[in-house]
Amino acid sequence: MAYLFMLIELGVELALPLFLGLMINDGVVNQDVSNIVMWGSLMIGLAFVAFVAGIFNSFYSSHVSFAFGYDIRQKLFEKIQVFSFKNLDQYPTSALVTRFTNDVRQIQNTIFMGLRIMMKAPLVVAGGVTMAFFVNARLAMVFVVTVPLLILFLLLVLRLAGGMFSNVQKNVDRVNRVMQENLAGMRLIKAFMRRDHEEDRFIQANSNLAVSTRRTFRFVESSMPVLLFVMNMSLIFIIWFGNMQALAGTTSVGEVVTIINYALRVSMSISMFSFIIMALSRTKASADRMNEVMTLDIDLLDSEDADPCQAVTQGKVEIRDVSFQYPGAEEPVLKNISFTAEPGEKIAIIGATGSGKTSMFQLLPRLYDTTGGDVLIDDKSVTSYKLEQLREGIGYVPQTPLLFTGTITDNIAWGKKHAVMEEVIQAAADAQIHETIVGLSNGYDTKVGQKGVNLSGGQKQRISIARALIRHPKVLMLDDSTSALDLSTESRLLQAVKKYECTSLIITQKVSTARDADRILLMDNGKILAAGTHHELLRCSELYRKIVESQFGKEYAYAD
Ligand SMILES: Nc1ncnc2c1ncn2[C@@H]1O[C@H](COP(=O)(O)OP(=O)(O)OP(=O)(O)O)[C@@H](O)[C@H]1O
Repeated sequence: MAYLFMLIELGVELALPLFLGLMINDGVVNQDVSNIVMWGSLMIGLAFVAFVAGIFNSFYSSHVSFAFGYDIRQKLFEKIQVFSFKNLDQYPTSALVTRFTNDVRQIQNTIFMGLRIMMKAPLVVAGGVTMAFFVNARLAMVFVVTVPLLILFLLLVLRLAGGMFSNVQKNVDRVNRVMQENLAGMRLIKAFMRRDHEEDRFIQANSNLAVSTRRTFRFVESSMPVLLFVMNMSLIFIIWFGNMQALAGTTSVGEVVTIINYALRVSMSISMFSFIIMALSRTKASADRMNEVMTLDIDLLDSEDADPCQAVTQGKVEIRDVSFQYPGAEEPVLKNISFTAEPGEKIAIIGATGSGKTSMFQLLPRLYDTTGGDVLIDDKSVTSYKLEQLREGIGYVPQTPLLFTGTITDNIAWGKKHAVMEEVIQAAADAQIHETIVGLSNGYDTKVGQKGVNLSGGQKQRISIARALIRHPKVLMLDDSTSALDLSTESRLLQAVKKYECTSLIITQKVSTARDADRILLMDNGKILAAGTHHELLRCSELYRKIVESQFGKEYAYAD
């Protein structure tokens, strides 16, 4: 519809100079007022039709562009949802946010302008030149030289400007990144009094953006005088030779005025090209960035022979000779590690920071795939499960508890589709947070601020645990998730977890947490150095004894 109305506008625009010529030849030259009134009224009527068509064109163009923006945002969101961790590592959050906001808006605007002006401009040029030839071929010859010359020149500008605009978008990314890190880390910045430092960082990113934008716009704008010069020269040519032809009686004044009119319209459309180039180059940069995400290979998908009916039923976990190296990293973070956790067993994993504990955890729900060996759940490789089935059976509580905006109930129920209130309360009670929640003025309906700002670290940890428990997982993985809890709360929580009949894998730095586990794995530098009960490790592992000593003192380590 937008296109149709644009064609009506175009038709009027191309017809008007023709009628103007006729009015001059028949009406003005012959001083025939009724003829002037007739052509004049026709032209006013047509102008009104074009005006109405323009309004409808705007209406449909904006409808198309907004619908396109909606679709593309939706598609982008769906694509990011299936991103693997490796895919996510490739794109900083700020780069994805810029794609959702700036890039979509840029494409959206161009689609609007495309349907409104851009597609019309080349048609005005082609139509105007054709009509001019139709009216007076000799005078119209000037277009044969100027139009191809200008188009070649504009294509060159478009090519050069494309690279400059991608640079501008990259700088927008940088500004967004600094701003995002700042907003997220505002408390830390204040606590460390790093305002000046952060301001400098922002000024740097912001000025880079300003400089690159200014340079790019200047470059594109500098094409404008060239365009105007060439177009004005052709106008002078038409007036000069038109005048000579009119004096010689080989052409009429009306024809000369018609050709001048077409030349003006063609030159106006061509001068609009510099604006079009600017929009197209920017949009090309945005569209390329969007395509980059849309066509990105998802490297972690259901394997072809995954059994859709296979679910995690027992919770047996086996890590078999597993090695793992992060994509792009130089060294493996896990080196040939093996262990088995029988269903219902409680395994604690203890070790220095950076020893690979979290990395090992991420292999179970297939957040990453191993680079060697195999991870098995219920004696079947994790790759033989459908991702959804596999993750359904696992309750993973990450190291940093992440809560979403919404109520406490929303956050706990988030762990299980269609969870009812009784389940939410039960999970909260087992995670030892129920009492705290009912003590809040709005209880379970208390709103959780962004990322849980209105809750303490320990409260957030327990809500995250409740969110995992509500799934009744067969394998529960706690990644240092009880670090902020006092000893008695932590012990009650771990006691309550026992009734869930799941295999628990608990990463911890605290011997008090690990002590009661059926087995403790001691990790160091990507390897399992020793495995056994607390007492066994005290006897046979020098490193474990040192850890115990550092937390409970020498006497305890040796007396035990
Ligand atoms: N996404 C990543 N890309 C590249 N290297 C990573 C990535 N995540 C972690 N690493 C590296 O892997 C190593 C192990 O990290 P991991 O988080 O598994 O250790 P951890 O034992 O859980 O430590 P902590 O107790 O501090 O959480 C570290 O050297 C870390 O720098």
